[in-house]
Amino acid sequence: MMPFSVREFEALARDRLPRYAYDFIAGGADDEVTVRANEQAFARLRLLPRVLRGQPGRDLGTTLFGAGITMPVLLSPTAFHRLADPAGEQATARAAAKAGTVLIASMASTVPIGDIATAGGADLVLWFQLYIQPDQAVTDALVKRAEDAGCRALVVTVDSPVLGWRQRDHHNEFHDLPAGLYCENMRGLAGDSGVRSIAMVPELSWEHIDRLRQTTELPIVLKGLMHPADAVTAVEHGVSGLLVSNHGGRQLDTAVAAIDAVADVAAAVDIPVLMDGGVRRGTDVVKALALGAHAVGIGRPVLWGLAARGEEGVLDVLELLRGELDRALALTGCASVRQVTSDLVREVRC
Ligand SMILES: Cc1cc2nc3c(=O)[nH]c(=O)nc-3n(C[C@H](O)[C@H](O)[C@H](O)COP(=O)(O)O)c2cc1C
Ligand SMILES: O=C(O)C(=O)c1ccccc1
Repeated sequence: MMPFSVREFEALARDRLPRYAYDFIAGGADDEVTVRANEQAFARLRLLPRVLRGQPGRDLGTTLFGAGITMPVLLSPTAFHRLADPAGEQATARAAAKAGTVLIASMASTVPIGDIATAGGADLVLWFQLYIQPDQAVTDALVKRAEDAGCRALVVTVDSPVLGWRQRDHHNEFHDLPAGLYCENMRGLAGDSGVRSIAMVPELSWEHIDRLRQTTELPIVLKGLMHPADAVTAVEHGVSGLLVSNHGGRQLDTAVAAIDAVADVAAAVDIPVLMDGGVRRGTDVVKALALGAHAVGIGRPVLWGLAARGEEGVLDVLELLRGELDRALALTGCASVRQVTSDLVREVRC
């Protein structure tokens, strides 16, 4: 059966994946209140369309840090793509390149960043997601690997001073990768022991961001920031972009839905604001743009596509969202993503 929505890809992925892998992808922290809230919050937002603005076609393109992309939908960083498909992040990179959008490769990828870049080719706009490590030399080596691979931005995840409590993973005893899979970016670095060598740093602070700012010329995006006061501080520390996110509900449970944090952050700063968490439809993208986001990221949908049909599945997911976004723009009376304004959304009580 050909899936006609992101949700249908989830059903296919569920059928194909071993239980522990499906649960790792679907799951979140504690009671998964925020996992559900991310999607529910989009449902509470409703669109107020404009009519009779007669446009022959829509322009979905946008730019980020000087790079043109064909639509404001990015691939958010997710770990362990080879759990979903043997070609792993190489398949994802080829799909992202074909779709013409940004792949944010996870530091916890099961293919080394250099090989991801090679698979994507010259067309791929590749960014690298980084967990700052306790050993500065390890962080520096990771940054160097990302720079050497041609990555055009560093996405520093700041919502994980400790790892969230993932109950499904505990029940499934999923604490390490199956034989043959490895956190390839960590290979050969001090203390390398695969998954366990990725450390969370409880003392993470703005000083770490300052130090990173001094070690690289790449634009730095902070991922997992939700509070407008932190957004203002980020700009003071030379940060180039923000990815408003609660890590898909995998870190702090009962955190507000990501989409509900976007407007205040976007109002507080002049740098590009991105968001991820719960984006499943083109109408969700329109809502995020209306609330001030420059683009959105998708996490689980990429893995569902990959598990269902490999590279083609990821491309299908991206093209489904592109089609939905195009229709949603037409139906709200917008000829381009720039025409999506805040008056097009209303919040209702469910
Ligand atoms: C299986 C899985 C693995 C993830 N791995 C990472 C990671 O390595 N680094 C990171 O910053 N975020 C990671 N995330 C969070 C995503 O980047 C993103 O914030 C989240 O998935 C967005 O929500 P969505 O899945 O509802 O689209 C992961 C999410 C999932 C579902
Ligand atoms: O699962 C995650 O959400 C995640 O961010 C992660 C972090 C370290 C290793 C693997 C995944």
